[in-house]
Amino acid sequence: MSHKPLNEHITADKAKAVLVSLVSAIIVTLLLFLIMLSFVKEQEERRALEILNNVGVVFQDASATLDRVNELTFAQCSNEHLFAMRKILFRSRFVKEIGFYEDDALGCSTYLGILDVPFTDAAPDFVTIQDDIFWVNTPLALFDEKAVGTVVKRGRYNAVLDMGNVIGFTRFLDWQLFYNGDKFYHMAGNKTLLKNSVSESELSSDSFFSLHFIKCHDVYYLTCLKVDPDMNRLFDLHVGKLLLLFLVTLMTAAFSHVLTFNYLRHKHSLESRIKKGLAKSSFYCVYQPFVDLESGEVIGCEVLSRFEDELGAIYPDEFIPQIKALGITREFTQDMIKKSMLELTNCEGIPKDFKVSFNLFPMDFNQDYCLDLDFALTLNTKNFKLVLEITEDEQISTHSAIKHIKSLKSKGFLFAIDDFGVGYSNLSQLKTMNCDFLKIDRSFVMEMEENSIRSSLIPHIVGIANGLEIKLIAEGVENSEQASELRNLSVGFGQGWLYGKPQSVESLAESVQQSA
Ligand SMILES: Nc1nc2c(ncn2[C@@H]2O[C@H](COP(=O)(O)O[C@H]3[C@@H](O)[C@H](n4cnc5c(=O)[nH]c(N)nc54)O[C@@H]3COP(=O)(O)O)[C@@H](O)[C@H]2O)c(=O)[nH]1
Repeated sequence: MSHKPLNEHITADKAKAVLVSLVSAIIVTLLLFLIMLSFVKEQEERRALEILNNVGVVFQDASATLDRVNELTFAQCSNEHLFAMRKILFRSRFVKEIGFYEDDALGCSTYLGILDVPFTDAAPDFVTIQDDIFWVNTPLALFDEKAVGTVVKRGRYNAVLDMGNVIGFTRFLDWQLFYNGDKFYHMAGNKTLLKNSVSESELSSDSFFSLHFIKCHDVYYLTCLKVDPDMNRLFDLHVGKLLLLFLVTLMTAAFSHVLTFNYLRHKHSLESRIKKGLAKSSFYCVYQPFVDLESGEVIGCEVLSRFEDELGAIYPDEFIPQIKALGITREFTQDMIKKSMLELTNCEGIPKDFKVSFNLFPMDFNQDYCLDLDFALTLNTKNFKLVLEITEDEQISTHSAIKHIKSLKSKGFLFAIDDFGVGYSNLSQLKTMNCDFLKIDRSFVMEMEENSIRSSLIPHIVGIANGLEIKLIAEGVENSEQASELRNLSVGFGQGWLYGKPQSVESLAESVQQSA
């Protein structure tokens, strides 16, 4: 199985985090943009309705004023008539002047009085369905024709309307007021927004994504407003929100990047890989043979665990401390024993009575309840000698540890003290434990050729073991010189690279056959 090196994984995690942060920033920006768009649109529509409402108020006032003057019974211009017209004008808010027509020509007005020469109107701009006649932006006699205004004629009277002041919003003329009669007629605002006509679809279409729209007055329903918002105005109005949006986008990107990267790092962390590995069977067993030093025959093996997942291998020196830290030692041990028992019993080349040695955690003996290994006895269809190895540790000399060891021994398990000589050992502990094997730590064997003080202790260890009738296994035997010296020292068994490295069950079976 080939695996990417760790730095490649970190680079891949970084790339994934960048991708996720980009995608989340885009999604959040889009969402916020849509919310902002609907808010801006609602604001723009409110503004349009406000303009239309103001226009409606002017129309209502002009209509009431024109109705009132048309109720007057004067047939000609006279001071009395003008006085009555001025009285009505006084009551109006938005009509600036009222004029009276004699024989289709303006004969008098509230401002100009009785005209010497009656004034004939130019052709009107349009006539409404109520027969009101409109002149839009027509030169006003009131101001010596230097100003323009909207004039509406009903019956024999006309009224000059104050539209501009009421409509307001003169700084940005990004709207156009029009009368949508038999055709489209411009009334106020920006004349260039609508060209020549307004189609039905234009009147009814209202896309969520467009800020260009047409709204018509509720009552004066043919009076409509087309809005093409000025982008500078919108920018001025919403620059704060845009900055906020930009900031939120940046924060989303940064936040999701950190979250994703940390998540991926955690996912690939030792802790998470080991936790998952136990459930996903990333742990597997290898077997290191041990031999009878006299005959060279492979008489047993030590079960050692290995780990490999899609990210690569983790070595026991790393995962064993992590398993302890995670408090999953019992589950781990049971899992390894189950796996190895199944493999070994199912492998034809592994003989009956084979010694199979498992590594246990001393801390698992220091509990109120005993480690349950009964399943190993059930799986032991080949009558293997099951050896439980415990490293020398303070924890195995406690009352409960000794009780559990006794209980397991009574069920037929054998015990070995692992790494003997380097840990917490004393003779009374050896006696109390009543162990079956002592495994001399490999540091003693390795120093044999140098005749170090440590290696000179081996004969003493042999003496102790003989005295207690405990069998000895020397660990870390790497060459034949070490093997023959250990033989001379009457050490019974040996384990080490000289006889085989930790290997698969198939190659262990081969080693067994070859050594027999
Ligand atoms: N509780 C459990 N502990 C376990 C389990 N599997 C492993 N371990 C413990 O992890 C430590 C490291 O083990 P590992 O890397 O597997 O190393 C073992 C051998 O490969 C190594 N060895 C054996 N012969 C030689 C040799 O000739 N030279 C040399 N340099 N190294 C050699 O020694 C390790 C076995 O040691 P020990 O268990 O003390 O006999 C180690 O402490 C394992 O115990 C597990 O499933 N459960």
